[in-house]
Amino acid sequence: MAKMFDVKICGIKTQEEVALVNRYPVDYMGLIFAPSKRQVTLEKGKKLRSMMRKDIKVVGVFVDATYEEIYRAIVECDLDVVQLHGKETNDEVIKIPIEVWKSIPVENKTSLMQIKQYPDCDGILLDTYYKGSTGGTGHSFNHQWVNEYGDIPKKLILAGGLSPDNILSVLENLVPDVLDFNSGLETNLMKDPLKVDMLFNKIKHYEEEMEDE
Ligand SMILES: O=C(O)c1ccccc1N[C@@H]1O[C@H](COP(=O)(O)O)[C@@H](O)[C@H]1O
Repeated sequence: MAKMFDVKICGIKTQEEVALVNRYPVDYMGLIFAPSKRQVTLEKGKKLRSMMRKDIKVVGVFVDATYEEIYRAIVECDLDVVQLHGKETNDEVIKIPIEVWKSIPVENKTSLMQIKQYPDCDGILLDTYYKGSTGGTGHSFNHQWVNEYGDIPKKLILAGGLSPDNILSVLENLVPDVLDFNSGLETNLMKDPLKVDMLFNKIKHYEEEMEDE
């Protein structure tokens, strides 16, 4: 059976977290270079990248960084994808020489109209709008708005408060190209082995059920 969606685990910041995530069928790991509780330096990102399983693609997360900062991270940490989480424009997206995902902060149905401002990005990442924060808040939005919006002619990455507790009800409503997990897999800001295991058990059962239907 063809794979229904990819899985990204973001906010990786320690060697222990890389070793944990390497044991699961993960497609992307995310390194946050923006100011955050999960921020890593280029040096740390490079080290963590070298420990990741070779088939896993690495996503660098930035908030209103300069082109030079992004380019340096692409080269030093051998990034596969750049995720832009700030007020970057389509003109900035075009310049980036690798795959780019632009995050859209979703506050209400009309927030989704912003997708049209990014004709040149490869992926649209939908995350929950949260006043005073750029990401990693653990809050979800109403996924029904995405179905009502209609076709999104890009890779669709769904983020915002996804966790082992809500993943099955999320998938009842919406099956994106990539499911993006971050704070929902943490305890005390560290990826929690029990939560990660619970997530992949649920995904496995979901895929088996879909195969039987
Ligand atoms: O996680 C962060 O600290 C962060 C900081 C700045 C920009 C983005 C950040 N994380 C991204 O936010 C979404 C949703 O995360 P969550 O599941 O709600 O915790 C995800 O794409 C992270 O990559």
